[in-house]
Amino acid sequence: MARVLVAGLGLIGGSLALNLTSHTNHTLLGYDHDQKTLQYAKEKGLVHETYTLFKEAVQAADVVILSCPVSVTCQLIDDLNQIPLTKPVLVTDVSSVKQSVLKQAEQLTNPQIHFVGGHPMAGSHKRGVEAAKEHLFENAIYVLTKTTSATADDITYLEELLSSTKAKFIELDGEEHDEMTSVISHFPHLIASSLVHQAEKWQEKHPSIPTLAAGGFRDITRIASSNPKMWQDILFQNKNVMKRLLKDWIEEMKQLHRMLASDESEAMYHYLDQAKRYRDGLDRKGRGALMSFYDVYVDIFDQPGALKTVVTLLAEADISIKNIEILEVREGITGVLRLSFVSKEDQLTSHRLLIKHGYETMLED
Ligand SMILES: NC(=O)C1=CN([C@@H]2O[C@H](COP(=O)(O)OP(=O)(O)OC[C@H]3O[C@@H](n4cnc5c(N)ncnc54)[C@H](O)[C@@H]3O)[C@@H](O)[C@H]2O)C=CC1
Ligand SMILES: O=C(O)C(=O)Cc1ccc(O)cc1
Repeated sequence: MARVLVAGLGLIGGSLALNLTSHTNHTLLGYDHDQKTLQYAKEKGLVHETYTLFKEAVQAADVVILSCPVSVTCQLIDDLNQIPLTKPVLVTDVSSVKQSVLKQAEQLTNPQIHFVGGHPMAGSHKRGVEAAKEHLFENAIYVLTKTTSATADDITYLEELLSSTKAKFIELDGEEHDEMTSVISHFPHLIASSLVHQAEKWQEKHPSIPTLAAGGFRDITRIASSNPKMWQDILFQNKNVMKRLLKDWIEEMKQLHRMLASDESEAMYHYLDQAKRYRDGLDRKGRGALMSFYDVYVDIFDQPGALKTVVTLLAEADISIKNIEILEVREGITGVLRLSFVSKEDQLTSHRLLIKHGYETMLED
């Protein structure tokens, strides 16, 4: 059994620690600069031992999972070099950006340290240890990245160690990772925030904007509600790719402006149609960037118990719902519930069951 140190017991570190204490016999060690976080993690059983000094924590561990903000993780990797170690230690991280972390890891001269970059690609808008969830990474893509200090066995060992998370491991190099995550995660974050700013500006002229901000706007700006400190760090750590994407985006916006200004309605149709086709294709199974789900949309009335009835129906049929989202329910008006399942079979069975009970449903194929 290994002694696993989680350095940074927030949403991601806390979730990994909770998963490992719940499903394995490893001894979990926790380090954080926040005393209350350490205390909470110990009291709630996320970790078995807590440490207030990084050096002591690392010396007591076989495996170290660095789960702090990206810039802090880079600093901790640098600190690792000054820590005398008498046995090998496998170090990994969870950072949303990989190249800056790997650059730091490649400068490690401590021969006892084997470093494998990591990024579990699931999260939420919440932060802190209290938001930790044991099942956060179930079915999520978990990127692993080799460095010169790591062997193929280190990667296999790490995958086995983290297998209870039920994440899906893939290997990428740092550049591939940062470009892809910029396109599907970091850049959309910036755009979501900018759309929110635009709405706020227009609210000066139209105070009812928040009342009108329904389905589409809420869908596309959901991620703007995430932890701004974390995203500030991610955007700057991945600055070079972000600048490239921003430049391309500005050119594309200019192109759209031209289409409107010169009444190129046909060109605009093709732009929208091509986007629709690509977006529809993304939801085909196995192609989702983060997770693949099989969705069923159910029309429900906004009345007490409406959600419970649907959930109970499926629970009684032993069908596990992976995600539930209410897309739009306003007082007294029907609204749409999106239920996500991990298998096609669960999707079809749920669809049939709901129709049998009089619900209007739609399948996303
Ligand atoms: N939140 C998300 O959705 C995801 C985040 N990540 C990555 O996970 C990492 C952590 O993010 P979260 O868990 O969301 O953040 P968080 O804010 O919930 O947790 C960060 C933890 O690090 C601790 N910490 C901060 N500075 C420290 C320092 N100098 N020394 C010791 N401890 C320190 C904080 O007290 C906190 O407990 C980031 O690198 C982020 O890029 C990866 C996947 C998803
Ligand atoms: O909630 C969402 O849509 C996310 O995008 C969560 C997320 C945030 C940061 C990551 O590095 C990976 C996943």
